[in-house]
Formats: sequence, structure tokens, C-alpha cells
Amino acid sequence: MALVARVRALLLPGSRLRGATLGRAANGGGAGARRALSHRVLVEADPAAGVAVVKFRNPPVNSLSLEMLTELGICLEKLENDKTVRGIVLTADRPGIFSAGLDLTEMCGRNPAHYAEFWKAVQELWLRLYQSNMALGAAINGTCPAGGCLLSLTCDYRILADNPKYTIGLNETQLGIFAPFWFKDTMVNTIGHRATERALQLGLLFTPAEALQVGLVDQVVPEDQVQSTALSVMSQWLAIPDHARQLTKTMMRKATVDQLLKHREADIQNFVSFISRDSIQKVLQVYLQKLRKKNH
Ligand SMILES: CCCCCCCCCCC/C=C/C(=O)SCCNC(=O)CCNC(=O)[C@H](O)C(C)(C)COP(=O)(O)OP(=O)(O)OC[C@H]1O[C@@H](n2cnc3c(N)ncnc32)[C@H](O)[C@@H]1OP(=O)(O)O
Repeated sequence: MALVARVRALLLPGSRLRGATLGRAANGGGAGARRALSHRVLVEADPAAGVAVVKFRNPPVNSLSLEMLTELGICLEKLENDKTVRGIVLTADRPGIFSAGLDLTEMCGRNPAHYAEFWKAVQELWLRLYQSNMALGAAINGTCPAGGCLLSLTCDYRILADNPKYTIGLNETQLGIFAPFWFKDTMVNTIGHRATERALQLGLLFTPAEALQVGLVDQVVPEDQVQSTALSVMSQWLAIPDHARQLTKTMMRKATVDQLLKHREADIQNFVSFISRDSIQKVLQVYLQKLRKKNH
């Protein structure tokens, strides 16, 4: 289903996204701050600063399900069309888990049409974020594996909470799957080829100190200062004239974006045939069961 159709489905009577509002904040935020609510994404906009904080709230682990991807896409599209917003900070509504990455239940026991729809939504969100004209910051206030790490890598800078429990990285190989070429390219563009090769083959999840050392994040700060630091760094990015910053960003990212645009359909087909393999289904099911067993 295309984004428009998925949005329609989410807006059907009964959907909690229906009637989402952008009103004056009940609390928090500066003068004139606005707060928009959808089911899984909370937006706190500060028009005076030109910044919106987009908070993930998809319990229990902020996984990127099809619905979460769609809501995030809608929310970003709205912000892109809002002339008062020049920068966005992505964060988790509750500290602990920034995002557990792609929702594994979307990749297990479904049919090929579902896998294709899901992968298309992952591509769309990546394209929207990676090509965004806005300045994007990640205030990483929790653990950040795989697809969660990818989200943060689409941003222009990353601030990570100084908590050794919070790890970040593309750990796909540890699950028995692997990061597709555009995940890899996004990481190469951030930390370079050799560090990416090592990180991806070993499926490394970096502690804050390691992430800082390898350049996966730009700053590690005390947990209660992640958002305020991300906002203060944002003011440096917004001090640059938009057109100059945007042209530079496009120049840096265009080749990577073009690769996916050129191979988009093939990438979907490759994903569908890979994820549909019995052997891959089995490893994903075992991994999910292990996660679930912990709690039962
Ligand atoms: C030629 C081929 C071309 C293309 C090939 C492409 C190949 C495929 C590419 C796919 C790329 C994949 C990207 C991903 O993002 S995969 C997801 C990776 N994520 C993880 O490994 C994280 C897994 N989760 C955890 O480690 C922990 O849950 C976490 C540390 C995040 C939190 O721990 P905590 O103890 O707080 O919480 P629980 O583990 O108890 O989890 C609570 C419940 O949430 C469920 N859960 C967790 N993570 C996920 C997830 N990613 N998706 C769905 N559900 C998840 C977990 O099972 C618990 O459920 P129950 O409440 O039912 O027990």
C-alpha cells in the first residue's frame, strides 16, 4: 500500500490518529510552544526557535512497525510543510529505549505482499529523513539497535545519553540477517569504510564511549541533558543560512540516495525473497522467541 493509502487506513473511523490536533501546549515548551498528538508519535513544536521535538511512543520498545513508520512519515511530512519549522530533534518519549529497530513481527510469518509493503515503508521513511531539507538531530535517550540506529544515522548529528546500558549499532548479523546496502552506505558516510565493515560483520553494538570514539555519535552527555544538548546544538545548525546548509547536505548525500532510488524495486524484491526463505524465517522466529521467553 502506498503512503497515501496507508494514511487513509490510519484515518478511518476508530483510528486514534484521526482528529490529531496541533494546539497550544498544556505544559512545557517555550512561549507559543505547540504540541501535536498522534497515537505513536508526539510532536512538541517551538515556532519561536523554529524547532520541533518528535518523540517516539510506541510501547513497549518503540519498534518500527508499519503503523509506526506510517505515522512518523505523516508527522515528518506535516513538519516539512510547516514554514515555522527548520529543525527537528528525534527522541524517545520515555528514556530507556530510543527504538528497538524494525518490528520483527512485520518480518515473521507474513506473506510476500506484506513484506513488500513493509519494506517500501522502511525505504520511504529513510528517503524522507535522509533527504530532509531540515536540520535533523537525534537525542538518543535509550538503547538503539539496528533500525533504531539507522534512524539516528539519517540525522545531521547524534547526542547519546551516557549510560553503559544504552548501546547503538547495526547488529543485524547477530540475528542471522544482514544490513542492506543503503543501511551500510548510511553508516559508511558516518564512520568510514573500515569501521563500518568491522561493525557490520560483527554486528557490533557500541557502548556510549565506544560510539563516541568511532564517530557513531557526536557527543555523549549525562542522561538528563540529552534533549537540552540536542536543542542547543540545533541552534548552531540553524545559525547557518538554510539554502547553504541544504545545498551542502544534498551534495554530501545525493550519491547514496540515488543508489536506492535507482534500485528501489529490486531492493524490495530482494528483501522479499530473502526474508521469505525458510531458513531466515526460522532464525527470526528463534530470536523473537528468545526475546519473549525472557518475560514469561
Ligand atoms: C539480497 C538481500 C537484500 C536485502 C536483505 C535485507 C535483509 C533484512 C534486513 C533487515 C534489517 C533489520 C533491521 C532491524 O531493525 S531488525 C530488529 C533488530 N532489533 C533488535 O535486535 C533488538 C531486539 N530487542 C532487544 O534487544 C530488547 O527488546 C531491547 C534491548 C530493545 C529492550 O529490552 P527490554 O528487556 O526492555 O524489553 P524486552 O526485550 O523484554 O522486549 C519487550 C517486548 O518487546 C518485544 N520486542 C523487542 N524488540 C522487538 C522488535 N525489534 N520487534 C518486535 N518486538 C520486539 C519483545 O519480544 C518483548 O515482547 P513480549 O512483551 O511479548 O515478551
